[in-house]
Amino acid sequence: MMQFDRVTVAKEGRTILSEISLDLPEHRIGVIGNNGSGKSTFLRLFNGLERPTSGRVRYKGEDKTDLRQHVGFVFQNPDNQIVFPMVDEDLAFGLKARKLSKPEIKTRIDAVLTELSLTHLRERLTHQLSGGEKQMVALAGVLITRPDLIVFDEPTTLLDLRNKLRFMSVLDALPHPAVVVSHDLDLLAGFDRILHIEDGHIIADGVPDVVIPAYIARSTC
Ligand SMILES: Nc1ncnc2c1ncn2[C@@H]1O[C@H](COP(=O)(O)OP(=O)(O)OP(=O)(O)O)[C@@H](O)[C@H]1O
Repeated sequence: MMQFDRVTVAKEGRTILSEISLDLPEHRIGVIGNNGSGKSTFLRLFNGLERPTSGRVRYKGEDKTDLRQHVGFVFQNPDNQIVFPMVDEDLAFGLKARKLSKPEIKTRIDAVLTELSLTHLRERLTHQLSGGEKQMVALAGVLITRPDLIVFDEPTTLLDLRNKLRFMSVLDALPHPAVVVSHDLDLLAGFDRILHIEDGHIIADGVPDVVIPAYIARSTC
């Protein structure tokens, strides 16, 4: 679905990602690597939050200027994503921007809250939600826009074990292709493909059973 063709990102004279070339058709792709290796920068390229300094990011074979319409981004901290005081207002926001009618917005809110078993949160104040509830509302806010692909930046970092397990089962059931940056290797164990980034280069690319043990060995030696 997404292709990277010799993508380089440089900032302030420093190369952050270097000549990345990838074809990414898999359903579940994990991205691992040390702090500062370039994972979040890589992820932001998927929905146009970041632009290549050189090279091309193509979606379904095309250069798109509206990647945000196709790719949903779930941030590590849901407080960066939830902006309105009430849950239903927050969910409506992205749809109003897309000029959907009021009845269509209501139908979509009902559907996404039901899908994620969150109907009890509909009229709650967002700032009063727990971290786990906020993360699920942030995911609802992305799903409601009906993206083709969803990217997640360290989605379980702020979750306790119960909420992490819940998030994992929700992710498992999502029909969307997903790319997940995470330091939580358990989360990525059942994925189709893992990319290991180091110093802005993909240094390993393969199935979890091969790439994750090699990453652990490299980190512990
Ligand atoms: N705007 C910027 N200007 C200069 N350097 C930047 C900028 N944004 C990111 N960097 C640097 O690029 C490198 C990669 O950052 P990035 O956030 O992509 O890493 P990461 O692998 O996601 O790290 P972490 O696991 O700690 O979240 C870091 O060294 C960071 O300091």
